[in-house]
Amino acid sequence: MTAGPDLAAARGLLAGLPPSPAVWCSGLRKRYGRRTAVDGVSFTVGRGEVVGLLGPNGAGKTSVIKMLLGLVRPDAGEVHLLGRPGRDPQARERVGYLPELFRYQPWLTAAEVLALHVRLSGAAVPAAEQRDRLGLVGLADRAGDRVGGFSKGMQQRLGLAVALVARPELVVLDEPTSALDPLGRADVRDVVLALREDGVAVLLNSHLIGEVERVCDRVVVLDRGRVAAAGTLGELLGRRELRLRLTGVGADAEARLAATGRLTRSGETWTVELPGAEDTAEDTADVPRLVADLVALGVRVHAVEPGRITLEERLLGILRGDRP
Ligand SMILES: Nc1ncnc2c1ncn2[C@@H]1O[C@H](COP(=O)(O)OP(=O)(O)OP(=O)(O)O)[C@@H](O)[C@H]1O
Repeated sequence: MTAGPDLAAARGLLAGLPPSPAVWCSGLRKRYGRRTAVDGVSFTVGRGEVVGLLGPNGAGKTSVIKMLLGLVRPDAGEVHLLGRPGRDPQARERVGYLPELFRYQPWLTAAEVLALHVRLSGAAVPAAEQRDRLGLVGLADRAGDRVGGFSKGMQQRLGLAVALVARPELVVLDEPTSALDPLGRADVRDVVLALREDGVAVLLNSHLIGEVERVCDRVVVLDRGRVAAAGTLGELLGRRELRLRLTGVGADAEARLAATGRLTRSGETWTVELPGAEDTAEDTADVPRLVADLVALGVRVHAVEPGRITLEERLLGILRGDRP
């Protein structure tokens, strides 16, 4: 049967719409006995967006992730993954998941674990691509080794390869770097950034806030089962500032500083609020230009330092209930 003209027109209209978010959840709620673990959580993760899920121990992060993935049944609320209702198994076909706690069959080799998950996913991923995934997580030379003999960090790397192997459109990483050394953490960072480049959405639960700050476009902060704050890093951290210690500032130099952004002064320290909350290459290029102009105007530049509160400071403020 062919689609009638109305249906075809409707499909055409739908095709023109932006794709539905990778994750959409609304009003998620979960109680364990008398304890409310998750209490009305709603947020979205856009396609190709990297979103960090932050919050103290017991805030409900893992419970939210498990509800998103259908591993825990919510008491209330709705989930859509990649445009399908979360309870539809097809919704999960294009989702990669690295759980917080996991163990693979110790008698299998790393390559066999990957092959098993490819079969479970139903995706057709050639052996060469599976080997590439092991290479991506730094396990190329351990493909034939049994995972029973793997260190914790190596198991976590394998878990990441498993999450990525079936060409997911959404990857959910629950504490992906808890067992990794600093080099391994940097590798995961590169993997996440490469995923974003390929348009894959990532939901990242991590206590390593510096890591979240480096890779995430947006952050959702959970506290006692609720969303305590959510927004882009720019929205959460506020405007960036530049603090300069200067002497010999004449009227021209002051005008040059004022042209860069809102200016305040305390003795020799001048603070300029930089326009645009996000870091961009253009922004950073502005600073050397400003310094060069000031020097040309006869100013002596003693110190230049960027100023913005860190995500860690902001997170502590949110959890203490400070106003932004
Ligand atoms: N299966 C369960 N049975 C009973 N209580 C549970 C269960 N799973 C989670 N909880 C409770 O729900 C709350 C949220 O736990 P959850 O694991 O989601 O927190 P989290 O933010 O991921 O914590 P962490 O950062 O420590 O991993 C906690 O009070 C926890 O004790």
